[in-house]
Amino acid sequence: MSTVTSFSSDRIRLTGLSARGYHGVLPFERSEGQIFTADIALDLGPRGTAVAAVTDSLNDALDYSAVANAVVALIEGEPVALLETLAERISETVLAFPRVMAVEVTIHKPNAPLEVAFDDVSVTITRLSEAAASVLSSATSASAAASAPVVASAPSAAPCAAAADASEPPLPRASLPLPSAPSVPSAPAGAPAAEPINDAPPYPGALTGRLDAVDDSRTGVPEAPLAQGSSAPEPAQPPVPPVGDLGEGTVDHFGQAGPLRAGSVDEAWAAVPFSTAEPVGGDPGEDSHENRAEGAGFDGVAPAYDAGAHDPGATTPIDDAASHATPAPLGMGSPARPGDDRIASPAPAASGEDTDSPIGAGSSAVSQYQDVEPGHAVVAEAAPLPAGPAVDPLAEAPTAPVPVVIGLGGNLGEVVPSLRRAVRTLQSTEGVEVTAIAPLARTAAVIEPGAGEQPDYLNTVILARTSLSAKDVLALCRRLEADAGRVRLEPKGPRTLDADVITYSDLRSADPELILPHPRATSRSFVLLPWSQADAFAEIDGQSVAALAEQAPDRDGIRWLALDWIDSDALPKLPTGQYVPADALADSSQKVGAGERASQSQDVPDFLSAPSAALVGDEEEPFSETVPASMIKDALAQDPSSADAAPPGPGMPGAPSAPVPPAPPAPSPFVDQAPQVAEPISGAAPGQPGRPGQAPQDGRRAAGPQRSDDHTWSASSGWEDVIGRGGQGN
Ligand SMILES: Nc1ncnc2c1ncn2[C@@H]1O[C@H](COP(=O)(O)OP(=O)(O)OP(=O)(O)O)[C@@H](O)[C@H]1O
Ligand SMILES: Nc1nc2c(c(=O)[nH]1)N=C(CO)CN2
Repeated sequence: MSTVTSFSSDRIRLTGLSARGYHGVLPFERSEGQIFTADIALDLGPRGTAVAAVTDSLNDALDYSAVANAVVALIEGEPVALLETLAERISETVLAFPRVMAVEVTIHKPNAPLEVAFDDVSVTITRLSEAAASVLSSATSASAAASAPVVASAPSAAPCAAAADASEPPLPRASLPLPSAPSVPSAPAGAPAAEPINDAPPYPGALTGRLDAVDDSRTGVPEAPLAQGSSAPEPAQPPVPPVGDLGEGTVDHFGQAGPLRAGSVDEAWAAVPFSTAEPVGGDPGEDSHENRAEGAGFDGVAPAYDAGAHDPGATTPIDDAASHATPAPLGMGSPARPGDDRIASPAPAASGEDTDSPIGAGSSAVSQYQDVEPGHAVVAEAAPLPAGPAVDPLAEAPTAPVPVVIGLGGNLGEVVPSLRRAVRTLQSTEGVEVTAIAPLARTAAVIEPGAGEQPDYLNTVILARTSLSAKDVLALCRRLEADAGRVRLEPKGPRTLDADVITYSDLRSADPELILPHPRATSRSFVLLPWSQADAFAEIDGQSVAALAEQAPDRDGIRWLALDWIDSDALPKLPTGQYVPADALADSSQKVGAGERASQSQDVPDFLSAPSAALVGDEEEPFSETVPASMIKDALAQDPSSADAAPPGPGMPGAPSAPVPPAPPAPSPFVDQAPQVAEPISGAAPGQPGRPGQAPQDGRRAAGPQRSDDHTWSASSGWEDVIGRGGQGN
């Protein structure tokens, strides 16, 4: 008989639990919502997984899928103003699960409305269960008793704090009262000697403000321990059950206490006649977690637990065992089955059985990814998975480069330079090979219903092959945005640069942090049209990109395309912002100068008349070199698969995979392609649909001409200009 006396705590971690929430202080945060991500470290105490590991029954384990669901429900649930409040609610809910002794909750809000470029903002809190707090309180009190008389309160005793500072806000639920240094408790009499097993690190534990040195998967950098001895006040906290009074006025909030030796934590844990299923307080009657009674009797002193006492029928079949993680190393002498030290692959989330963190199929090809239910993490297909570490398909680098499509757009600041810089960055990024750069499209802003008007965008699409994982590509996109100084004052608001992952191989994902294919791509002509120009045969969701581009509600919001925009400066002086329809410029004698355009902007909101994206050093007015509206041909009217279609020149609209850098000048592709002229629509009132018979669509800007005395920047009569090589449209 051996004794399980490891003082390291068993832990379960859920990272990257993402969902849309409506938390925040600003009104648009409440109305629009944004993605919140939670990382949860669940501390089960020194032997929290031991029983489950023996019985292999979910009944004896913490069902992390239930925890994940509860966390996501809180993220999606009642909005609160502060991340602190959300984190506190999550910690309370998680601590109510059986066997959870302590929890560390980190809430990330990567799209928080900051006025500076940033990667993420997060709040981390650590909380103990009442049971654990009372045990530790008792243990530390017992120790303190040696030097100072203390009346240790039971968890349900009157509010603590004979010695606590009355000015302190109430302690959070189950916050741990800690003696500040140097009041380090010693091991209670009779506590088992610490006997670390399996070289497990000592339980770093809540007393040091950490449940574990968890690597932050977002940054790859281990989180720094919480500041100790911080005097920062806790946010307002809900009233809490009383906790033990340690006397000496040294009670402090968890995380605010002075450092405590890890050893003393172990000692405190060791003081607990620990049962994975029984409340550590030793009084089941006071334990709110009824399930803890289950399995009572396993005192952790020996592998005396009779697995046979459990109804085998109630346990997870052994065959299924591989679908439930049994990651916790067991203590010496524990009857672990061989191979139990691996993390088995859970059942697919789509099955509804398990919504564990993203799990992949090992090094399986991305083509194995299957449709998943919205809200579920990406999972691999349900085929039996090879044993091995869990893999997040989104984080898995492909074994060979895979195609990726990145959408770029912006309508604030110097967009053309920003887009060019983004392309250069992509071209110089290791693991990325840019294969085509789509034409630059000036597009009417697609805005949410009821949202304020915006200047036109410039959009383009980059085709590449990459050996990066999908998440790394997303990170790269965020870097491109940051490089352009992206400011997020409102979702879907004007921006210097937006970079989206449109497709990544044939990977499908419903993970809110990275949905693949991009959820709105199939209905955005501002993505589809440039994309179809770079790859006439491209498909998304099994549909022709070119055909979708034609049907997209914002189709008429495409003002013009510039083909060799990377190299040529022959772009309109104000490629975003106020739009001047090409037909107003067809006659070169009517050339509109910058001054005139400025005057046209006088009734538009300030941000619209602010300097728009301009070419650096662009002195000439290039509009005279664009194709007038009457000559615009609708190349997209052609079926790209039609044998009659004259193959467009390289780099031209309709050309497959425009080479990079662009090929030598070629004639306009539109003249010889039996094109249809994009029919100008007249008489449509502002805000009305721009195409005959096409109803305005929710969430889409109503394209079409608007009165010239209206906001001219928003006027559109279809795809008006094509700016060819060197500014030659024909
Ligand atoms: N395919 C994807 N590409 C980029 N971001 C994605 C994708 N799927 C999900 N996201 C998530 O969407 C969130 C919002 O992204 P972003 O701020 O770029 O939105 P937006 O530009 O306002 O809207 P849109 O995505 O419609 O262009 C981010 O947290 C990001 O993680
Ligand atoms: N034309 C256009 N409209 C948009 C765009 C964009 O890139 N182009 N991006 C948006 C949010 O990302 C919202 N609306």
